[in-house]
Amino acid sequence: MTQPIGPVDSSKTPRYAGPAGFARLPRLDQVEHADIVVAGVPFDSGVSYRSGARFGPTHIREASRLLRPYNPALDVSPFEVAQVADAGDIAVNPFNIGEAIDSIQAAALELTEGGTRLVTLGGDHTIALPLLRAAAERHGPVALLHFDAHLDTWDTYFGAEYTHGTPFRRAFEEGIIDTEALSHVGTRGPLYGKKDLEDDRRFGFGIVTSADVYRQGVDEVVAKLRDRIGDRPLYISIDVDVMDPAHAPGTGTPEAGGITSRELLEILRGFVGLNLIGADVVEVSPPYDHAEITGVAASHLGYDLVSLLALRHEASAHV
Ligand SMILES: N=C(N)NCCCC(=O)O
Ligand SMILES: [Zn+2]
Ligand SMILES: [Zn+2]
Repeated sequence: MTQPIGPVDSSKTPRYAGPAGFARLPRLDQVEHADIVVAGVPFDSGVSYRSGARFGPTHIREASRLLRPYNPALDVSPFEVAQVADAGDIAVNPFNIGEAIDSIQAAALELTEGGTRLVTLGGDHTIALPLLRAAAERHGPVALLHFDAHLDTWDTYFGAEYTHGTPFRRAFEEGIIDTEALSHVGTRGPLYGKKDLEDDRRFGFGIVTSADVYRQGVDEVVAKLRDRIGDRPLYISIDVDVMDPAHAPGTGTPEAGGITSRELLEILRGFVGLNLIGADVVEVSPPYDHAEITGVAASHLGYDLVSLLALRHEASAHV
């Protein structure tokens, strides 16, 4: 096998020079085959409050210039053990949500042909629905780990079914998620009523609240989640508003009392060995960011997700 093409060497070309692919990785059209791709979905027509997440992918890529090739927390050089590439943006219709959802699903299917794993940078949370549809087409109903301040299992907004507050209810109705293994992590903040939680439970979701992470700690939370997921194909969806606004100010529907970026990264790192098949990082809204705080956090989340997928790829290549 030929050596993977790695990122631009930041000791030769300053990291602030040249175009920003995710982690300065090659573009998909520069490699023969990719084991893992990172793609952006600049779409925010599904938001209920502040907009701007359409600028998320570009912002996360910019903030990712400082990433380095070795991940000590997971003891892996992800870009050496797997060919990772930036597939660019899936450019979708901002004026027709239905069409946008169909385009995202089609693009995700195309990108994951031949077993390639996809990490998507949003974009608002609406995009999780077509990404889950594509994942289910490949793997059947998937286990879902959903990091978010919000449940995102509401029914409609202004009568609209496809919004950033409703993707996981639609996913439940469509039978594309495995109701034995659904968890929200980091949930907090006011709801519309108790019924929100009753509906959510009926769909099969378990909840690890932001307060649970604080009271029980990362290790206990990881153990519980691992137990629930087992070896099912797993999709991870991370809404950056799962972090406290102090750690992720650049987002559209912020809620006080969130987890830290350290807790979030440490929980993710606890998932080594699980059958992760795809992931997204959504709801980064650069106009509300400060000093790239949210962009940096999101770029590290993307990096650790790619690292988990790379470890998985390495393990499967040696069986
Ligand atoms: N998915 C995110 N970020 N937010 C959903 C909030 C829905 C609401 O406005 O109640
Ligand atoms: Zn949210
Ligand atoms: Zn969300």
